[in-house]
Amino acid sequence: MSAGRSNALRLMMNSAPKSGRQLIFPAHMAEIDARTIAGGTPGIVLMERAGQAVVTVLRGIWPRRPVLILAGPGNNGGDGWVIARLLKEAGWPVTIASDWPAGALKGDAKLACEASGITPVPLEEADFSAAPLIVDALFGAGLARSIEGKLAEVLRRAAASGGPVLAVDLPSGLCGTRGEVLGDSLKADVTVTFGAAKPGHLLAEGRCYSGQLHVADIGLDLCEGEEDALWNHPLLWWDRMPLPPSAAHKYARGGLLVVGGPRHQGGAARLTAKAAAVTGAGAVTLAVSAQAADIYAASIDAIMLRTVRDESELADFAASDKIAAIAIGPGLGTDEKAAAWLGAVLSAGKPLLLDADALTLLAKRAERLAGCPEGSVLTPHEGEFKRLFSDVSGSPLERAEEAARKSGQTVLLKGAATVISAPGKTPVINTRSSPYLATAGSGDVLSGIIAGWLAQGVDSQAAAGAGAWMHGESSLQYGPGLTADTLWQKIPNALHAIGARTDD
Ligand SMILES: NC(=O)C1=CN([C@@H]2O[C@H](COP(=O)(O)OP(=O)(O)OC[C@H]3O[C@@H](n4cnc5c(N)ncnc54)[C@H](O)[C@@H]3O)[C@@H](O)[C@H]2O)[C@@H](O)CC1
Ligand SMILES: Nc1ncnc2c1ncn2[C@@H]1O[C@H](COP(=O)(O)OP(=O)(O)O)[C@@H](O)[C@H]1O
Ligand SMILES: [K+]
Repeated sequence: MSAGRSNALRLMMNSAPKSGRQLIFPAHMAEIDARTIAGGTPGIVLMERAGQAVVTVLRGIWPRRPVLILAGPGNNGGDGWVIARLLKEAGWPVTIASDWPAGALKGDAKLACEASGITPVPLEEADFSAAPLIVDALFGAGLARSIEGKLAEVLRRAAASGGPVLAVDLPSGLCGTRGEVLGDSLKADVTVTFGAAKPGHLLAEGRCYSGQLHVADIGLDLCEGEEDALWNHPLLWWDRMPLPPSAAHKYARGGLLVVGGPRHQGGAARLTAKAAAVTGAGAVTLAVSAQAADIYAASIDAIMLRTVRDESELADFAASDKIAAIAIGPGLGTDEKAAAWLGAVLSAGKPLLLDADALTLLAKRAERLAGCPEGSVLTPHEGEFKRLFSDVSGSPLERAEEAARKSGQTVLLKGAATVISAPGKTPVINTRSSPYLATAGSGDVLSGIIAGWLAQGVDSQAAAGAGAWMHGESSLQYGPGLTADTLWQKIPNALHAIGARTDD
C-alpha cells in the first residue's frame, strides 16, 4: 500500500494504527504488566495512569453526579481507589463500597486506598437508591473463580438500580479469555481497559456485557506481534487487496465459478454470485444443470450462466484458465449429485470457498477435507462446525484455531463475533457487524464477498477478514429491515467506507 493510500485510509477510518488492534489474554497482560514494572515504571504509576484514563473517559461522558465505586481486593480495586481520589479532588460526590479496607489490601492497591483518604462502606451497605453512576472495580484480569454469594448479590442490586455502569478493565465476573460470565456479572455501559482489549471483551457474552469499549494507553511495554489475537479492521488486510489497474479486463479482475444446485434452492448461489461480482470479481459464472438453468437465469443479469451436463464437464470448466477461484455450498444440496460436483471442484486445485451444503458433505466424508486445495476458506456456522469438527471443543477462538490446524485451511467460524483462523497465523475476531445479519441468506452473501476476493488473488486469511468486515459494514450501512437481498447491494458502501478506489 502506498503511503498516501495508507494515510488516507487511516484518516478516513479515524482508526488507531495496527497495534491498536491487538488482543491480549488477561494472564498474558499480567506478564506485560510485570515486564513494564521490571523495565522501570513502578506499578503505582501504572495504577495512577489507569485511574486517570478511566476518569477522563467518565468525565467525557457524564456530567457531575453521585458516583458509587465498588472496589475489590486486588489491583482492579486499586484502580477504583485512584478513581475515587481523582473524582473527589474534582469535587464529585463519591462513595466507595468495599469489604477490603486499607488493612486488607496489599501493594499498590493499599497505597492507592491510603492516598484517597476515603473510608469505605461495606458492600452490603452500598446504597443504590439514588441510581448513582456505578464504577465496577471489583475484579478485572485477576478473576479466578465464579462470582457467588454476597458478591453476586451486590452485582444484582447494582444492576437493578438502573444507574449507568462503567467497568474498570473488565466487567466483574466476565472471563477476559473466553467472554463467558462466571457465576454473575454486571452489564456495563462503558468499559475502559488498559493497553489492549482482551478477547473476552468481544467473544460470547463479552460484547454485550462490556458496552462501549475504550482502550487506554497507559504506557505498557506491549510489543508488536505478541498479541494473542487481532481485532478485525481494514488495517489488517487492506494493503493485500488489489485495486483494478487502469488496463483491467474482466478476467484479469478475477474469474469466479459459483456452483449452483437444484431448482428449489436457487436463491443461495445467486446471492453468493452477486455478492462476489459486487466485491470486484470481474467475471462470475454460475454453473448449473440444464434442469435448473431457467430458474437461475431468471434474475442474474450481471452473472454468466453455464449449464453443465455432469461432474466431468464441471471439472473441465473448473480447471480452465478463466477460473481463478470457486465458491461451492450455498444451495448445492447434499445428494449424490451434489457430492459428485463437490468432488469435481476439489480436484481443480483452485482456492475454494466452502460453505453450507459443501461443509455438510465434507462432514460425511472427512477424508475429502484433506484434499482441499491450499488457500481455501471454510465458513461454518456453529451447527456446521459441530458436524465437521465434532471432536473439537473450547471457546470459538480455540475451536477456530484447532479447526484451521486440522484442516490446513482458513476457518471462519460465524457468530455474533466471528473468528477467523488461518494455520500458523494469529487469529482474528470480527465484531464489525449488526444483529440484523441474523437473516436467511446472509451467510450466502458472506461467502460471495470472500470468494470475490479469492478470485482476485487475495490470500485466504485476508479474504476472510475482509469478508467478515465488509459483510458487517454492509449490514450497518443498511440497518433495520435488512434482508440478504438488500445486504449484497450495500457492499459498494462498505468498499467506499474502507477507501476503495482505482489507482490514479
Ligand atoms: N497492565 C495491567 O493490566 C494493569 C492492571 N491494572 C489493574 O489490575 C487488575 C488486575 O489486578 P489483580 O491481578 O490484582 O486482579 P483483580 O484485582 O482482578 O482480582 C484479584 C483478587 O480478586 C480475588 N478474586 C478473584 N476472583 C474472585 C471471586 N470470584 N470472588 C472473590 N474473590 C476473587 C483474588 O483472590 C485476588 O485477591 C486489572 O484488571 C487492572 O484493573 C492497573 O492497575 C494497571 C495496569
Ligand atoms: N447476532 C448477530 N450479530 C452479528 N452477526 C450475526 C448475528 N447473527 C448472525 N450473524 C452473522 O450472519 C451470518 C449468518 O450466516 P449463516 O448462519 O450461514 O446464515 P444463512 O445460512 O441463513 O445464510 C454470519 O455471517 C453471522 O456471523
Ligand atoms: K471490573
